[in-house]
Amino acid sequence: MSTFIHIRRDLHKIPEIGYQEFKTQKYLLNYIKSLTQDRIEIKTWKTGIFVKVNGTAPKKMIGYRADIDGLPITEQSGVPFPSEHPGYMHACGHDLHMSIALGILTNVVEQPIEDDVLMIFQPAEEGPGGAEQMLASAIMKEWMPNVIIGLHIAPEYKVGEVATKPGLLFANTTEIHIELKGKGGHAAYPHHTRDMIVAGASLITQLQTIVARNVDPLDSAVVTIGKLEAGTVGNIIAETAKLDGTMRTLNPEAMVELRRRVTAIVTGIEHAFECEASLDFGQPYYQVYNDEKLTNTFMKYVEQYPDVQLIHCRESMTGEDFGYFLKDIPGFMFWLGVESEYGLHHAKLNPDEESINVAIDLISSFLRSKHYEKTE
Ligand SMILES: CC(=O)N[C@@H](CCC[C@H](N)C(=O)O)C(=O)O
Repeated sequence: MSTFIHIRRDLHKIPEIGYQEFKTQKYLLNYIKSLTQDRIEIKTWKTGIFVKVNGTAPKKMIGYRADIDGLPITEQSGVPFPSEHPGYMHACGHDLHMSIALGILTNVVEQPIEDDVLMIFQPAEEGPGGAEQMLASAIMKEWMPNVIIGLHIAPEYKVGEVATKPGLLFANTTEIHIELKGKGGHAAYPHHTRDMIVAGASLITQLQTIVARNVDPLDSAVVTIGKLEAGTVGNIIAETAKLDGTMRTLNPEAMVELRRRVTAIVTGIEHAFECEASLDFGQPYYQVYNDEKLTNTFMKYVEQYPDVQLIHCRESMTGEDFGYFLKDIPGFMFWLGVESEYGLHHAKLNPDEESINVAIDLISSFLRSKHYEKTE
């Protein structure tokens, strides 16, 4: 088994959610410190890490970002190296993202390239978001790359397939957090209560009208409530309900309308069900917009690269706070095929680990080729 598959398995066992990635950071630092240190500078930022590899004759700095957090999902993948943190899992492939980043780092440490390379191990991609804060850090004021690259695993593509497109790749996102407070009581006396299960159910149904009735049919949008918490037992009327969700749009203006409609509907629920409601939109994620010229250059590079198949994909409604890096720095993100029957955020996600070496070789070779300097 290759070193980086072994590392992926170690990291898979210790998934931690945003800004709690303490064991993960320790593991990554142990590995990074085991490399030849002559050219390396390491700085930690919260639970994240920056590693600068000094080039032999640097004119530019090339950034590569990997996210490091896991998700609150109980693993059911059946792999022989399951999560050792009950209730948590690397169900979005960040264990692969990290092992790939360590592979690329090792490659440029062992055979330095001319330019500097900045490896960014970023916490909290799944929430509350680490990219915007890392970008604002004093470290990135000093170490600001000229180009930035990132990838995301794609269960729907085969190993050896790489998919991307110039321009918009991922959606704008905004979280939804709603708390409803009514009046609990006996199930037999509903008229003495304000039932928040009924209010919550009505709220969800009304929220589902937004995409159908408030968004231009030529735009794309998603409103999902992924979590609903209410009630205790069958014969007690629920005093409170909590709903968490997320909204996605390909067009930033459509998000303004989605927020306006969610606010109006929540206010309507307050009046209709005589309850109190609070609404919080959390941390929004800026769309992932690939630099057109750099992405075209990368796509041409992939087309001539042996054993890798380029797929011209469409935009998708996933969100990624890598979008903040791309807002400030020219660069691109791409999908890496990992062929899993179950998709991202599924308890049975089981990416094919052969994809790890495909990505390490492709990105290391792209860096070495200096094609990032070409803007075709
Ligand atoms: C690639 C991926 O699955 N990303 C997540 C990150 C979005 C988090 C955001 N805070 C939200 O839930 O709105 C996704 O769900 O697309």
